[in-house]
Amino acid sequence: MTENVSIAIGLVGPGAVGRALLEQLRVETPNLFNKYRIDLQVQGILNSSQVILGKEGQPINLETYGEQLLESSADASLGVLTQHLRALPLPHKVIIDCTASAYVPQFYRRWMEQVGSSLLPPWVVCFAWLRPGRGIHIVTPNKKLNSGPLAEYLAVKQLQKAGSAHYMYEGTVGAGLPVMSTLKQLLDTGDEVQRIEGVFSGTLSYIFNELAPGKAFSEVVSGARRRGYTEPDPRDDLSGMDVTRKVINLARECGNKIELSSVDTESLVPEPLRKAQSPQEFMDSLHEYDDIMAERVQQADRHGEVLRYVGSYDAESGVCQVLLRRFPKSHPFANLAGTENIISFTTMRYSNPPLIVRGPGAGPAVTAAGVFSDLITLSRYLGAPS
Ligand SMILES: NC(=O)C1=CN([C@@H]2O[C@H](COP(=O)(O)OP(=O)(O)OC[C@H]3O[C@@H](n4cnc5c(N)ncnc54)[C@H](OP(=O)(O)O)[C@@H]3O)[C@@H](O)[C@H]2O)C=CC1
Ligand SMILES: N[C@@H](CC=O)C(=O)O
Repeated sequence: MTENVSIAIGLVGPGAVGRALLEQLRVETPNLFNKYRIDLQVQGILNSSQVILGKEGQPINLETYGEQLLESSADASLGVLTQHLRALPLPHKVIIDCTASAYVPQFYRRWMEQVGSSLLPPWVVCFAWLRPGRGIHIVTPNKKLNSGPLAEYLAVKQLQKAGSAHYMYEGTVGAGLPVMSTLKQLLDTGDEVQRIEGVFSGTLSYIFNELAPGKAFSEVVSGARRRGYTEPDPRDDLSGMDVTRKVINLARECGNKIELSSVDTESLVPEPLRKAQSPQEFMDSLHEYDDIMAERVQQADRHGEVLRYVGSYDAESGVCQVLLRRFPKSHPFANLAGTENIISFTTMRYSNPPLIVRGPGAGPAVTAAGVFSDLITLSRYLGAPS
């Protein structure tokens, strides 16, 4: 008889992606339990000012968490959530970071560390019953750790390698598309990556797929925002920072010790709007700069070409670039629709043609599904059957 794999979940960031994930969990948790004995229990939900915690060991009701969160007056902090998870008598704990915050990832290392590992002398840990408890696993679509300061990234990867806790981040590139897992499989089976190139932003893919002579750039950007494709601040997309973070993430996964500042990135945010106080102020003024983009679209069109915002990593030179480039209308990058991402891996085994991953690469439902699939993979690492 298979044993249950019970996992306590703390969700940080019930925003667009977090809410979609909670809905998917609400529907699928009973099925996962019946099929695989995977017992997923949401025990804490935290946004930037409120928290709700499971009472008396019972998971949170995912039909009513929204109202509970609104009514909550508890002290909301990452510390409160962590303490609650650590105190639960469940064997496995995971924090799902669905924020875009750079602050939350500063805690990953602390969460992943084995409790008590620094307090015990090394000879003690050879007694199994005195071994320190496993750390809290992390699952996230947040790119800030993987593209943040290199030392912090390497420290977290080291904890992951040492088996302290799992760290999973499929949703950071291509939302729900199997991009990180494909790269990892290529590398783990001994392939050699030569070049990774593609359209990595669902938002910018949508914008340049929609933009044609006669259409206003600012209106197309507003449409992307309304549909939930953009980052909370659309300048993170238009500045190229979001794509740069994805490219860094891929380059680092290949072993390149690159920092964000070394990437050659072309920003699409007009210079005067870079300092706009709020995302709304930025959106309200963007139309003043529509002509600049219209001119570039028309120029490309006159040559039978289109504009595509492309990120690339060249393994031999180590160079990462993120630029708005022109492509003939017959090029695969020119033939995308909606928020499609296309990522091409040129490797020793896949060189002509390269290995392509393609599909919708932004939006709450697909991103949440990427996070959810990490959670299921985590359950399997922890003993659930496949
Ligand atoms: N949307 C998409 O298509 C994709 C998104 N992603 C990534 O998914 C993540 C979430 O994106 P999305 O859902 O769109 O973002 P949202 O802005 O909709 O949600 C962000 C959530 O994080 C919460 N939050 C922010 N800071 C903190 C904090 N310090 N402590 C606790 N909670 C905090 C916010 O709470 P509050 O509302 O109270 O401020 C909100 O609930 C991002 O990292 C994004 O890059 C990845 C791939 C695709
Ligand atoms: N804003 C991002 C969301 C996913 O990372 C995008 O458009 O790709």
